[in-house]
Amino acid sequence: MIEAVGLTKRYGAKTAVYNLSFQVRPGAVTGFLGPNGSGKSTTMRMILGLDNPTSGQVTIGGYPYRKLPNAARQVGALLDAKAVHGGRHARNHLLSLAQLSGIPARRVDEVLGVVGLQDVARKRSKGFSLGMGQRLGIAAALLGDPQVLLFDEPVNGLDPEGILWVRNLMKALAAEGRTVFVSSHLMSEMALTADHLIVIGRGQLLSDMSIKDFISANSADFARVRTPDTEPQQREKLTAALTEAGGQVLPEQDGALRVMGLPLPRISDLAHGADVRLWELSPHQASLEEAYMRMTQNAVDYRSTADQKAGLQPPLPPGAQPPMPVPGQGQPGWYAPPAPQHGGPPYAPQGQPNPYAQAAPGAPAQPPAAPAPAPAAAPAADLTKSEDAR
Ligand SMILES: Nc1ncnc2c1ncn2[C@@H]1O[C@H](COP(=O)(O)OP(=O)(O)OP(=O)(O)O)[C@@H](O)[C@H]1O
Repeated sequence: MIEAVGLTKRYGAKTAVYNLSFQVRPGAVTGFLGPNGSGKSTTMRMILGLDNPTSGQVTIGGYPYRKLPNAARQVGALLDAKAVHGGRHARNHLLSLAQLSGIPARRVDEVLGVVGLQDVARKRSKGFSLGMGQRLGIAAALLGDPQVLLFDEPVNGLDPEGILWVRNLMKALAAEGRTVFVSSHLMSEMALTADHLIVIGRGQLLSDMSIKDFISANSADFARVRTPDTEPQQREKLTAALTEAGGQVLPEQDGALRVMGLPLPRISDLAHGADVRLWELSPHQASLEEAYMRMTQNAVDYRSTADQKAGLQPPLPPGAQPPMPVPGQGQPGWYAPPAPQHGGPPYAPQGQPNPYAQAAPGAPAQPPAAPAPAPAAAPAADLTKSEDAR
């Protein structure tokens, strides 16, 4: 088990990780999520003894990494697939790692086979593609047959076959009772791979719960309702009936209605009562991606803006509309339908209940709307130097 208690890391004036406490348990894949720059890699480096915490501590099986007996046999990690000697053959790279840890050479050939690199084992890794480099990094992590595995963005650059393979590998490792801690920005992949999620934002813990509870706690269930396309008045009639009955009704891009706050049978009854025919009435639960976007939207540091194209585009012809955002394609606002009063913050202010949250069994109390700003370190340090140099 990995256990962090009050883990804090400052780089000069920058607080990368602040007061993080969590446990990563064996027998499950634990996903580690957070926006760019939220402190995931820093946390992983501290777990692996590559960075010293400013305060707090993190242990593996009760020991700080540097005090673990035969750490390379107990913990395997993929942090940066590029961190290899590019002039070395893949096999020699693994062989040198194996020799340092007293691992027999035949294990090198085993892991090369596991990651599918046996045919390029004698090629220099500097000629490897991104995906091949990831595979080599995963082979290095597996070398000591460790009980604890950390993977930072393991599917980065992998082809679909490789992504599926990593997914199955993670699950198989966890099913063998190992501790598997994996960071990723690919929500669809995490939804299929992880059992448990730890989410951080701006270095602080936002959530620590099962993936199922995470989605329930951070999403609004809603119904999609569609009336005949050819009869817009039916849509208006239904909207009026549903709103009068206390539902919140939002238009969907394809002409359907998104209805919150009313159960499906009630929507059906109201439509019947208003003499409106339905072409669709379907329940919808948010995806992990939607739940994640909802949770982290206040903790995102790097936000894109619309491309104004510096006036390089010809103006739209009279009457033409700019393209509409497409649901599910990452357009701002899609993931966070307004609160029931229309336009309110999708996340409740601190201290108030989240209007969208549903009580998930065993789920902890509401996560904070956004991490409070972590206190900055007092003395400014020289950020041009690495931590060790400082
Ligand atoms: N050696 C360092 N010196 C100074 N600042 C650092 C150092 N390492 C990380 N940081 C800062 O700490 C913060 C957290 O960075 P970190 O790499 O841990 O985030 P991350 O969640 O892994 O991001 P990403 O998802 O983009 O990989 C960032 O603001 C980063 O600039």
